[in-house]
Amino acid sequence: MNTTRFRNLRNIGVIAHVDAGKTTTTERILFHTGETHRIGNVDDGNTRMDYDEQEKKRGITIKSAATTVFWKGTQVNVIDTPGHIDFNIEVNRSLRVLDGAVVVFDAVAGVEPQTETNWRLADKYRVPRVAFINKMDRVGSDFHRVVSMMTDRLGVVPLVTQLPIGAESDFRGVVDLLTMRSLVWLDDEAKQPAVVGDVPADLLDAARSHRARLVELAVEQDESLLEAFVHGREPTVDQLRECIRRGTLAGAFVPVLAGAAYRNKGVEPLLDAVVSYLPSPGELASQIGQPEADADGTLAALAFKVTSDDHGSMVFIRVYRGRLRQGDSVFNASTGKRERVGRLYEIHAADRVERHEVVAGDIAGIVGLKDTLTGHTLTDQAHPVILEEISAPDPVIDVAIEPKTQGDQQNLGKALQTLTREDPSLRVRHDADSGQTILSGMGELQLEVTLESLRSKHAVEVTVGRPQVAYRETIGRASEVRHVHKKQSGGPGQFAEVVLRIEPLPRGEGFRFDNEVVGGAVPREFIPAVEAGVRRAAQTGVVAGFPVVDFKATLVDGGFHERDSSSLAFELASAATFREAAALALPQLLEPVMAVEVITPAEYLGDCIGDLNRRRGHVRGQHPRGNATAIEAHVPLKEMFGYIGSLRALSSGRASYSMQLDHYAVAPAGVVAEVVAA
Ligand SMILES: Nc1nc2c(ncn2[C@@H]2O[C@H](COP(=O)(O)OP(=O)(O)OP(=O)(O)O)[C@@H](O)[C@H]2O)c(=O)[nH]1
Repeated sequence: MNTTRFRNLRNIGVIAHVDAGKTTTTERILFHTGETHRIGNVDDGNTRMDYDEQEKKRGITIKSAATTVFWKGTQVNVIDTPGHIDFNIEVNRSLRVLDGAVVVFDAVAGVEPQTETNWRLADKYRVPRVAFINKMDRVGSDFHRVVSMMTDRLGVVPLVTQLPIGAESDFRGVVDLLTMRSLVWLDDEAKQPAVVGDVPADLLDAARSHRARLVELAVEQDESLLEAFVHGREPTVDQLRECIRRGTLAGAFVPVLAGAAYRNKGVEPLLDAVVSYLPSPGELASQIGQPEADADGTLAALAFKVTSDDHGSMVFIRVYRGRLRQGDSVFNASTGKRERVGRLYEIHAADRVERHEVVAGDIAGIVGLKDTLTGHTLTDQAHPVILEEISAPDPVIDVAIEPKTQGDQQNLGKALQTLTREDPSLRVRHDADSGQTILSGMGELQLEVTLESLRSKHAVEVTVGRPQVAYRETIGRASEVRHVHKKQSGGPGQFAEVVLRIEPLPRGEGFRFDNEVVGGAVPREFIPAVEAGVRRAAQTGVVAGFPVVDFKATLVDGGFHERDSSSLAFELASAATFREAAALALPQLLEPVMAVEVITPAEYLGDCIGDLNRRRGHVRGQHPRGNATAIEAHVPLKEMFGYIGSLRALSSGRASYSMQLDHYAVAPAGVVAEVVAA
């Protein structure tokens, strides 16, 4: 195994809340590593990373984009991810295959809701991080406040490795606490290296005390250095770096850096930190249950993304073990089918460079795979492995669409298939009652972007209904029902008897099935059919036809006929039993309740809170945020449609908000009546 190759390779993601500056930071990384010679700006719509038409137009990242740069002899594969919660599946699947992450914070706003969500995702996949406190040039920026927010809201130990020099429009550079040197960028524009000098006199005391704290935390990672330190011997800068690397990989602390990417300040030290502190492929394999990164082992690769364009579709993979060549036949362990690798590509945002072979540690694109989806494992049929799946969250919002013409009707199915292949957090279903096609997703923005793609990329015109809440149903108490399914019509008869008990589970538990039948009242071979029948029937609840969740179904007893019982009969019987039991179990409608954060200047605070109250909101707290106030509230999603318009109106466009699903709650009678009537 070629260990140098792994040592000099990083696969990292850039993650944050909306607008913290992920794309800007990534663009500056491209610029400072010499990958581009022209600086791209989000506001000018000319970045390399946001190359999609809608991204340029909206000035936001919608799809994560991958690129490769080289920094001081290390290859860094970077994935820039979207910040908007509607596109969170992109962050999820990127973090699933990345080895490390740069988390970008806005120096004014600090830890924002999606920073927190993405931070938890990185925790889930155990991805080591470095924190970059960006926008130090903005009015109201406060490095130390963001550092304490990291402790309070993220529960991490921040390891401050730099102090900012100057603030707001006077932000000039940073003190590097390891070397106790200052790095000052004289110019906002050019690719000039920082001027290295002494620590400014007014920062000397602060720098010394922060360095002391840094050394204390760092040496805990090495017993002999700790021992020496206790006896008064300071570690060298290289020893410190090694300790910081260890502590970062172990999750003991998170190195914190400062900068203003837009003004080209702080980007090179950030790249140094990525190389010094974030792991190389396979370095943490055994701790996080990944296959060892061995280029000569049998193949283990995970498909994490599928994109389509005029040239066909491309499957993005992360290779964990082994190698893949053009023309290889691989085994998709998730489908059980063999597939042929057409062409292989290294990805540079919208551009691609053909590769003959990719090996362990690489992120690459494959053209030619037909049945491989997000989350599938490509492996060796003789030694198959299945890597952990990528789970897509359940959608909270529905919209009904109808093709405008016969031609649109014909193309709609294929276009939706392509769109859902690309975005697993998008779902499509056919509503048998209305004959409509229902598109479901994470939020209004995601559905808007999808419908725009349908028109512009797939040339399908549709009429679109009003967005609707994707409700769920549950039960309020237990019930038990006996049901006999009997049919005698000519051919072989059908007989199945089922006694089913259903009972509520705590919120978020989903569905559980249990079998208490012993002694063959229902032969074992039919039990899976009983469970399948309940699952199927639970897709359409008795209140208003929404999926039923958070309950347990138990097969208590039953009966069968030697000749006339079949799996089909048991499935039909248990579906009917479930419907009867649900009707007796105090069926309830559940509505999604969102965690909403509104950031508003003080003068609109009262109006914002009044408005949230009118929306059945429950205000949970207020916090100062820069020179504004952050209001935290829980509000039912139903009341949040079109919120952006009213918020703009009541704050003269100065307040902003973000929201994400918090929980499902039992809907009040008024809402149930409205939904049932609709
Ligand atoms: N003042 C200042 N503005 C910045 C800085 N970095 C980024 N911005 C601005 O902040 C805005 C958002 O920047 P982006 O890079 O698009 O942020 P993002 O996190 O990629 O946004 P999404 O992908 O949409 O979540 C743009 O207007 C940038 O010009 C900075 O260092 N200082």
